[in-house]
Amino acid sequence: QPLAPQGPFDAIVHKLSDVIVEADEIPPLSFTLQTYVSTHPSTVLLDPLPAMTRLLDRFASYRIMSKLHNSLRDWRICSPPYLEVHRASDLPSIQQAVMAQGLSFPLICKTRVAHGSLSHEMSLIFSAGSLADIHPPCVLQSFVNHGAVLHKVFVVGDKHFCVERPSLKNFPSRKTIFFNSHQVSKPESSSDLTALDEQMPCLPPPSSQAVDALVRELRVQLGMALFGVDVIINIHTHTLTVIDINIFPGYEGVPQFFSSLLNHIESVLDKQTSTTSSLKTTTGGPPAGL
Ligand SMILES: Nc1ncnc2c1ncn2[C@@H]1O[C@H](COP(=O)(O)OP(=O)(O)OP(=O)(O)O)[C@@H](O)[C@H]1O
Ligand SMILES: O=P(O)(O)O[C@H]1[C@H](OP(=O)(O)O)[C@@H](OP(=O)(O)O)[C@@H](O)[C@@H](O)[C@@H]1OP(=O)(O)O
Ligand SMILES: [Mg+2]
Repeated sequence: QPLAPQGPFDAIVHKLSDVIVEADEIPPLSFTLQTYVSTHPSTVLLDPLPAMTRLLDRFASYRIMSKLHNSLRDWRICSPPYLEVHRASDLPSIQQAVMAQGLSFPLICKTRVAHGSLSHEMSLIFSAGSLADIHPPCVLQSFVNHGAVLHKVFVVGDKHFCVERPSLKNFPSRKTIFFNSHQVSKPESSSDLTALDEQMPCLPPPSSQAVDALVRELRVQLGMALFGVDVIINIHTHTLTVIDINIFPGYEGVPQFFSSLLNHIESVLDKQTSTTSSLKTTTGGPPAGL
């Protein structure tokens, strides 16, 4: 359906990540939406398409993650070392690149495309010889032992919420493990890949001030307000480690999600109204007759 006859819209909240990744329409829905917003500049798009589209590519989002340790140095926040593998090449070249990048085994192999059904197929690789199992384009990220607890930080505007989820446990060296991330870190996930033995000490949750600082920084870096950050705590160093960023996640386990979303929409629209009226004051408003 064309958008214009359905409007006017003050704001459009969208979750187009899957649609963009799996687009087979001409013109794609994202194009229709962007065209509408360009011709209706007072309509607010949550979140902006260019910012969101950038995060569909793990090469782009992991570069943003890798800069966090600089901007958030005071909080000892980091992300695991990783390597971008752009195309299939011979095993020795991949092994050499892994060594040169200083990556340590095991490595998690994730598809370059960050969203959509195929993007959750991953593998855990334990040795240089098993690098033959990867399917580029992909990222290879060092596995960080974290006691099998994932902290999902869900951001809605200027609020955020932390939810604990199961996560991959530490494995002794073995053959490559192929898994789907949704088997592992959904609220209902129950898997041998996450079941810890009882001697594993519990780690404290991430410091709330550090998470506040992380979210503040990412809002600016991403230019987005509806996103999720996946965080683990390194079992040896207790460092808060960012492993993934998600566009408009499911917010499962966040009871205040809907009211927070409404507050966010209201505050964006208030800002929009005050910008428009101050523009009218400074420019004297539209010329008479228009
Ligand atoms: N570097 C890492 N070290 C340790 N565990 C990791 C690492 N990266 C990912 N994992 C584990 O793998 C799971 C899936 O990783 P990731 O969040 O990147 O996948 P995803 O498909 O993008 O998932 P989602 O979209 O639900 O966030 C994590 O929840 C965590 O259990
Ligand atoms: O909502 P969708 O079905 O699109 O799935 C998204 C899923 O939300 P859900 O909770 O609603 O399943 C998110 O999980 P949480 O971080 O919130 O746990 C996260 O996995 C996204 O990456 C998924 O988007 P996809 O990568 O598949 O495009
Ligand atoms: Mg993700």
